[in-house]
Amino acid sequence: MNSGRPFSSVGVIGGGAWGTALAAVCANNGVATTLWARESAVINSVNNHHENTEYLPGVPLPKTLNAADSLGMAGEKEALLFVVPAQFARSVFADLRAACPTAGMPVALCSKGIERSSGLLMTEVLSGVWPEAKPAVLSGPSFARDVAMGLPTAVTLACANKDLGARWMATIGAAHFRPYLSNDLTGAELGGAIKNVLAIAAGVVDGRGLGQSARAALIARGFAEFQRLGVALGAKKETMAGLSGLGDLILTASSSQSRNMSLGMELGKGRSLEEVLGERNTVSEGVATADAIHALAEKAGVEAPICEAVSNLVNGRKTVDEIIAALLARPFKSEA
Ligand SMILES: NC(=O)C1=CN([C@@H]2O[C@H](COP(=O)(O)OP(=O)(O)OC[C@H]3O[C@@H](n4cnc5c(N)ncnc54)[C@H](O)[C@@H]3O)[C@@H](O)[C@H]2O)C=CC1
Ligand SMILES: O=C(CO)COP(=O)(O)O
Repeated sequence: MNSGRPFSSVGVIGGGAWGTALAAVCANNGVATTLWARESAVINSVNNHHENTEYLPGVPLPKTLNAADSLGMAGEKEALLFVVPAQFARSVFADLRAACPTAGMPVALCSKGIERSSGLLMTEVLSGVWPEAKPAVLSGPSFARDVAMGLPTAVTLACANKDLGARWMATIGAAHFRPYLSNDLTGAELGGAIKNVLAIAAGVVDGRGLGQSARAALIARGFAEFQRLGVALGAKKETMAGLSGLGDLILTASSSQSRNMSLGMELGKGRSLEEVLGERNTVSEGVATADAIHALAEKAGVEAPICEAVSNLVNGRKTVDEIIAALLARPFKSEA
């Protein structure tokens, strides 16, 4: 594969944990990097203390990384990484379009969710709102803290254009952060979105004390559901089995470090969604994405009982016990 020329400057849109970790990777690669954040506390702590005390406390950030609250800086950059939670993406894309007069701005989409109101993937929302942008998708098993601490991780970088993909790889790739190139944007996006829903279900299993065998069964049957749905919606099977699919499902559905899994654990213990969300300032994308996936599966005529169960649970249509009883009462069938 041709090695690409890194972008000389990037804007990272979204100052949560993941945007901060990705910005640190780019800045450590010598790329002039600005992190756009909404909260003044984030901007102050990144600029004055080289730490994001709100979303990634205790992790030192490169001194060359700076933060800003104006999207005006985006138009001065060669490329953007987009790391705003999916339910807020549409309006930020519109602001970015206004701030970036140059046609063909490369935008790497790093959020993992589907817009609930429309059922659209992030690439679809982007092409509707900002059709001149050139999308890539970055997704895979990678907790922000692990990446920011320099622990080894590998992700999928999906881009329709090989040369642009190579530029992204050179910009974000590092010895400890290994991107693998793909041209399947839909597959990379779907994997990252669906695994969050399944991680909530895995958390419920743990929180309810159903045992590790049950969790393994849920992950394996969840993966079957994941592949059926992914392929029906246009993903390649090998992408669903790769880093951004199975890789991220394994990580997120087996670690309490995941916000989605830990949220599921609390629901499994019988706590209400409102109570659990009220205690957090972090995002759990699977909550909104569950409805979107359930609707997409119904429309495509694909059986997705676990995603449907999570949608029923987070919307209060069924209790944990009703859901477990219904899943266990499903008729026996062949595995494929
Ligand atoms: N944290 C992680 O380890 C990883 C996160 N991701 C994805 O990255 C995306 C961002 O997640 P995190 O950085 O973890 O967020 P976070 O949970 O650390 O922080 C929440 C973020 O949401 C933003 N936000 C809240 N309300 C908003 C609004 N009305 N408009 C715009 N932004 C708003 C906050 O400013 C903050 O940046 C999500 O899609 C997540 O699934 C992907 C890979 C790893
Ligand atoms: O996407 C992630 C790891 O790959 C992070 O998952 P959570 O959002 O559930 O913490």
